[in-house]
Amino acid sequence: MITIVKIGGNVIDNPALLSDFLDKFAQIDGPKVLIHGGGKIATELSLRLGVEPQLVDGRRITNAETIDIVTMVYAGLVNKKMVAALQARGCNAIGLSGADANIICGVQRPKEPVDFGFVADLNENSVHDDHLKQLLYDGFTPVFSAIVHDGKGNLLNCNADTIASAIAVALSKKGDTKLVYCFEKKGVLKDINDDSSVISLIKKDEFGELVSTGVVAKGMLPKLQNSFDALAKGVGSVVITQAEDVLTASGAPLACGTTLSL
Ligand SMILES: Nc1ncnc2c1ncn2[C@@H]1O[C@H](COP(=O)(O)OP(=O)(O)O)[C@@H](O)[C@H]1O
Ligand SMILES: CC(=O)N[C@@H](CCC(=O)OP(=O)(O)O)C(=O)O
Repeated sequence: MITIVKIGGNVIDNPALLSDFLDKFAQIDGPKVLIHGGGKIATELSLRLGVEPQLVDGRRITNAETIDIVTMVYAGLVNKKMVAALQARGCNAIGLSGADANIICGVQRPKEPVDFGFVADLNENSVHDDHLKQLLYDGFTPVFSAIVHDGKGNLLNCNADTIASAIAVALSKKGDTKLVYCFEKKGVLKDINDDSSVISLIKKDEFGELVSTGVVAKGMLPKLQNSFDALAKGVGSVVITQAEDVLTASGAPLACGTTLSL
């Protein structure tokens, strides 16, 4: 069993929550991969540099200045801090962007209906997992940022949830996988202001209504789209839960947070 965990930017930005999450992530048995966001930190740096951040449906419009900023933040600062913190916990992490070892090669999103700039879409040919599997076999824990390349020398910004889904799908071709999305809330909430309103199970055919009624919005949209995509393409289980529950969720889906099903 390979466990693929994604950790979101609101947790990364909170030292106490992040430390607790990393303690627990380091304890997960067996081969594992960590994918991190960092959207909140990129937004803060962007504002400090005078570049107005703009997100549409949970995805960042990434112009030439912004791709430099997000590369510095995700592939640099956040990735290397995460690796050092895992090393301190006895977890032999190796920090990667999608460009490293050509593991994730994306294509720039079409300019219609929204021109997102240097933002990647991934397809079934995007993940080249031979070297990734070798790293896992050698006992490393790969830690990915949300930066990929296009094979023509350009770096592209990708939603970190999409990267987690694509890596889980690629690894599921040759073995069992589970995907755990960790963020700051207890799961997908029926009422965003009520932490006790966790929806414990969401089926794919319920997704449309959750969107049209506004129950899910913003960053939760790509998270759910990517979750169903992963299940449809062979990932064994997908759970969306709070970072504190990463060990529980990786051991027993349905025990906490929101479990997705087709
Ligand atoms: N129904 C919902 N339940 C929980 N969060 C929701 C919901 N609808 C929208 N959201 C928003 O989605 C966000 C999670 O997506 P995102 O900001 O991309 O997080 P992360 O960076 O952790 O991946 C939450 O912080 C919350 O603001
Ligand atoms: C294209 C796109 O939107 N990329 C994301 C990548 C980081 C990310 O996904 O961070 P969180 O998981 O913390 O939201 C962004 O720049 O915000």
